[in-house]
Amino acid sequence: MGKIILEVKDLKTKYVTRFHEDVYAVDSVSLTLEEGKSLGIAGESGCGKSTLALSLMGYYFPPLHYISGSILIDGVDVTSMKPDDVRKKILGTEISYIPQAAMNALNPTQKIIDFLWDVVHTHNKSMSRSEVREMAKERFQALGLPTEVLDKYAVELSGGMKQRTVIAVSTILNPKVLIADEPSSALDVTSQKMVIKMIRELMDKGYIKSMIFITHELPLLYNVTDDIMVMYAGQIVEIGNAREIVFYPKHPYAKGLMESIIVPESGIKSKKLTAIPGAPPNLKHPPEGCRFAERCCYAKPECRIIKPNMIKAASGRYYRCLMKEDELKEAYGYGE
Ligand SMILES: Nc1ncnc2c1ncn2[C@@H]1O[C@H](COP(=O)(O)OP(=O)(O)OP(=O)(O)O)[C@@H](O)[C@H]1O
Repeated sequence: MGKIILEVKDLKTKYVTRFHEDVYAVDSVSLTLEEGKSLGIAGESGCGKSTLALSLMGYYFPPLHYISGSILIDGVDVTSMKPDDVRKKILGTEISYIPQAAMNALNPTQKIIDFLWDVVHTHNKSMSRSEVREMAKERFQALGLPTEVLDKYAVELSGGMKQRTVIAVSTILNPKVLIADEPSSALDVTSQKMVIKMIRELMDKGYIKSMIFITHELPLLYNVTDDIMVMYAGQIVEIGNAREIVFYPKHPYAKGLMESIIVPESGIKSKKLTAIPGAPPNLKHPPEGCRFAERCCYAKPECRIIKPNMIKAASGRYYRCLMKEDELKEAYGYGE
């Protein structure tokens, strides 16, 4: 086992709306990320993927609130830090977040080099402008980005180039964890491939030590990440090896999700595509028992009453369901 870079235990966070209602967007999330490993987060819209990303950075500003649990980044618990300390000491160096549509957030009046200067200067006041430029040039060259981009404004760049630039700038301080939230979804296929290639290079060249990749596009996760975590209504319902989860999911929701996609691999292409009927529960009032029970075709009466815990499967992955592995095997026709 490699060195653990990120360790999350029983994390619970919520939004408090302006009508003072609580939305339990992240509930009892536990995970570990080792050096050199990547984890993909999948799940339908509103299941809490982006909220989990924000929560992991320890960046708690209303309406997002920390409830309980721990987040250790290389041994340091960020949940006990003040937001200002998180900004100065953690963001960029320990953990970097590339939010959805990050490329559109670039300030149009700033040249890329000025944006880069701001990022570096926040953490290292002793570096001169020419040193930062040199550092940026080296990094851009290593990642196959033209160095002329440094003196351009964001509006002068194509969508794909803007996104790759944002990623290069956000990782300039070699964060231990990179969280990329739908980094390629707004791009054309060629630009998507270049973004993914660049993220892989960041890992391979050691500029980042680990990565969390959030996307709706499961086939992409399967090709990019070592492990996959499937979220449903604020909770992890299955986490483990990417290949095992894509081809032999255990949790009924993970199974439904995998059956609704095409995995480009022989023998799977001809699979019938299905959709999961119904909608996720309201996170202001999560159901008493299993959160997926309402939509689960395998649900029994007790599923609506008993909260399922995470079960460790024989293969080492975890799933949250009252069904034992032999029951799942019988129901699905596959399994250990
Ligand atoms: N600012 C907010 N205030 C209150 N509730 C919020 C807020 N932002 C998100 N939520 C709620 O938190 C839950 C999780 O949302 P989140 O955006 O994390 O989901 P997601 O899986 O990232 O969705 P998507 O794939 O569409 O980005 C949803 O029920 C959402 O409505």
